[in-house]
Order: sequence, then C-alpha cells, then structure tokens
Amino acid sequence: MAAAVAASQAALFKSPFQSLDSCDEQKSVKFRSTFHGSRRISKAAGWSRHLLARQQHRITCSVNAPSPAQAPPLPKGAECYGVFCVIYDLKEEEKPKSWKKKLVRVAVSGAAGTISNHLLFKIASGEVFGPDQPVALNLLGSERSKEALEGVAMELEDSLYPLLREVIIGIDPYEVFRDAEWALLIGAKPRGPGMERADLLDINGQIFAAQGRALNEVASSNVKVVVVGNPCNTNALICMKNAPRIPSKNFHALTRLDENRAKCQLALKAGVFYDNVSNVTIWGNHSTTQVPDFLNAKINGRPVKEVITDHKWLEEQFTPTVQTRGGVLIKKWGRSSAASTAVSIVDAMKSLVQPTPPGDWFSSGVYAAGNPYGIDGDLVFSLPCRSKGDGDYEIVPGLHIDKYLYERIKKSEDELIAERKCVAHLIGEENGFCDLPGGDTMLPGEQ
Ligand SMILES: NC(=O)C1=CN([C@@H]2O[C@H](COP(=O)(O)OP(=O)(O)OC[C@H]3O[C@@H](n4cnc5c(N)ncnc54)[C@H](OP(=O)(O)O)[C@@H]3O)[C@@H](O)[C@H]2O)C=CC1
Ligand SMILES: O=C([O-])CC(=O)C(=O)O
Repeated sequence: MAAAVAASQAALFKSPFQSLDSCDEQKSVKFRSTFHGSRRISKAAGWSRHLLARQQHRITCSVNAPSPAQAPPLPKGAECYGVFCVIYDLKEEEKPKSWKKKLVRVAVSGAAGTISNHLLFKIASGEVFGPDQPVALNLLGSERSKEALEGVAMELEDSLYPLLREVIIGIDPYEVFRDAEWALLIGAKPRGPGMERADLLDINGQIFAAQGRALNEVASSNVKVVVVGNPCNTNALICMKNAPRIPSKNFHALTRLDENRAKCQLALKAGVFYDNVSNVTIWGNHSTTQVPDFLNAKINGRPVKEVITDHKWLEEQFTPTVQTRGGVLIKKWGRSSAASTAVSIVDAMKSLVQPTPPGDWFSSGVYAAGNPYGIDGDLVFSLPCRSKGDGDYEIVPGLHIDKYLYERIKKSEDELIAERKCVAHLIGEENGFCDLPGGDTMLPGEQ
C-alpha cells in the first residue's frame, strides 16, 4: 500500500506541471514535499492558537541531490505527515516544465460554506492562477464551523492537488489573513425571516469592519480583496474604510455572477452561444436595483440592439430577469446560487490576472472615486473595468448612457448612498441614519 501511494505521488511529480524555475540549470532535482501536519496536535492543544491544521510543502533543488540531513531545518514544532514525508528524486530527463517559484497565498472566509465548497477546489486545481502556479489556502471559519472546516481541509488533502502546497485553517482573521495576497470574503450572516435589511447591514458590517482591520494589519500590503458576502457592495466599502493601509482600488464587490447571468440571457434570446456575447456591464449595486447594460453590450461584435430587435423584451424582460435571477433560483433549488457564484469568483479573479481581451471589459464592484460617469465616488459601485493582467484595473470610460440607463443607474446609486448612511458608524462617519429607499430594497435572492 505504502509503495502504491509512493508510486502515485512519484507519478504526480512527473506531471508536466511540475518543476521549478530555479532548478532549470541544475543537473538533478530533488523534491522534498513535506506536509507538517499539526491538525491532531492543534486539536489536542485546543483552539487557543486558532489553528486547526497547517500543511507546508517544501521543495528543494540541488545539483548534488542533498541527503535528508542536508535539507533545511523544519520550523520548530512542525512535523511531516504521511506520504508527504517521502522524498523523490527526479532525473534530468524527467524534469517537467517549470512551476513558478513563489506561492500565491489566498485567504477565504466562510470557508466551510456552500460557495467555498465549490471554489476552494477550483483554486487548488490551478483554475485561477494557472497550471504552473503553486498556491496556499488560508481558510477562515468560526466557533460554529471549526469541525466543518477540518472536514474541508481533509477533502483538500484527499484530492492530492499537486499545486496546493499549504493549507491553514483557523478562526482568528489576524492569523488566517497573515501575508494573504488575495482575500475572498464570502462568510456572512444570511438574512433571516423578519430581519430588517438595516439589521443585516449592521450585523454583516461588523464582520467586514473587523476583517478589514485584520487585513490592514497582517495581509500583504497589496492584497486584492473580493467581497462576496451580502450586501457585498456596502460590505466592501466598510472593509475598505477599515483598511487604510491597503489601496482602495484593491477592493472589489462581486458582480460577475450578474454579468454572467446577463450574458446568458442575451445569448439565449439571440440564439447564439454565450461566448459570442461581450462588453456587458452591470452598473451599481448587487441587488434588485442593479442595471444590466444591453445598450453597450455586443453580440458577435455588433451592438445588442442591432442583433436583438425586440427592444421591448430588452427593456421590460431582460432587465428584471437578471435582477431577480438569484431569487428565482432560490425558489427552485431551495438555496442560493453556489456553484455558479464560485465560477464567477474564478472569472473575477482571472479578469485581474489575465489581460482583458482588446475592446472588451468586465464588471466589478469597485471604489468609484474619480469615475468618469459622475457617480458618487465614495461608493463601491459596479462599473466596466479592464486589466493588463497585473492584478490592477482601470475603469473603462466613454460608454453611452441613455435616459433608460441613467434613470436606473441613479436608482441603484441612491440605494447605495442610503446603505452607506446606515453604516456610517462602521466607516468612521457621524450623523448616520437608516432610511432605505422604497422602504426596504432587496438582495437578488430576496423576493
Ligand atoms: N455577490 C454575489 O454574487 C453572491 C453573494 N452571495 C452571498 O455569499 C454569502 C455566502 O453564501 P453561501 O456560501 O451560500 O452561504 P453559507 O450559508 O453556505 O455559508 C456562509 C458562511 O457564512 C458564515 N457566517 C458568518 N457569519 C455568520 C453568522 N452570523 N451566521 C451564520 N453564518 C455566518 C458561516 O461560516 P462561519 O461559521 O465559518 O463564519 C457560513 O459558513 C452570503 O452572504 C450570500 O448572500 C451568494 C451568492 C451570490
Ligand atoms: O441573495 C443571495 O444570497 C443570493 C445572491 O446574491 C445572488 O444569487 O445573486
């Protein structure tokens, strides 16, 4: 059995994905992949250190294939675990293409939740950063979810992902967010029956304020933050305001799912495959006031209004269909979109690490300071963006806004301004009061 496991591990290391840039000049390569499993140890020690599990994999390259005694010392208190203690030698001719050297560290909150259960496995498999980029996952749970989080880590273990080099789980954001280059903030309290939206804004706002402070203190200074937990635009604003060390531009609220939903509806109506639909913007809030823009969108490079001549459908059906898609799905599924949300988080991250195709753009809820559309700059507002693939982006100027779009964008802006007033106490402002337009506006999943 041990031999079989070792053989399968050796096969993994021979996969075309595996090697190191730094090994390229060397005669022989020695992989030392070590899992310092402290899951059981930490459990015995209780949660005082807020770490249930810690995996670390080390890779050693050397001309003279070092003996284990020559390998760098392991961190104090850590020990290798199971098959990850086995050392393999790769012969020169077996040396595959190179991996990037540095780990990308991704922190995820709500890691034992439904969306994360899809997302983590995508990141670990290389779907976001590519087949040559090793990753570390830092998973944040709570007292409620610590057993479940251990289960998540076990499934990640059992998946044998070659690119997944480290998994840390814990309940203290000051530990879990340490050195994170990406923070995917998914965990949030769902709105329960009879709960006012203002209460939800406050409860979740407290969570995102605390997480913003933790990111400010311990994350990489250029961490990219994607807020998914609802109400995601205002949660992102709160998080950003509590993290002044991190550039405001680095905060995103997820509206990519809305963009994907809009593309799907346009493709369906036009009778084309959905990858022929481009230039779709979601303007505003991730709520039922969001504005899916068919005016600037394209199908096969042509304006949507030229391809879909049923303009009544565009104005009267397309918009509410996208706005309420989440709620319709909840009625059918009995729970909110999780798999498609995870896909859209992957899309949103890839849009920042890969160049935007020329002439196209993507939607993201971003800090609107200095935007060219006259929208209140002190909001996290979904806008058209493009990226060079370096993690940064710019807001795309020059989209045509007609009366139809303007009126709807204004409504979403008003909603976000009202949400901001409700959370004034969480963003360092005074004189807040909560008076949401229309009495009580809706998340996509609430109808
Ligand atoms: N922006 C978007 O496009 C979308 C956003 N969403 C939002 O994403 C969030 C997560 O969705 P999903 O993964 O399906 O939800 P789940 O209910 O499966 O998981 C949510 C996690 O939130 C955490 N949480 C944090 N605080 C609380 C609290 N006070 N009470 C209960 N749970 C809490 C829990 O983790 P723990 O106990 O570990 O803290 C839980 O695992 C929701 O806010 C949802 O509305 C969903 C779909 C689309
Ligand atoms: O309201 C929810 O939780 C679900 C949601 O955001 C969506 O489906 O877009």
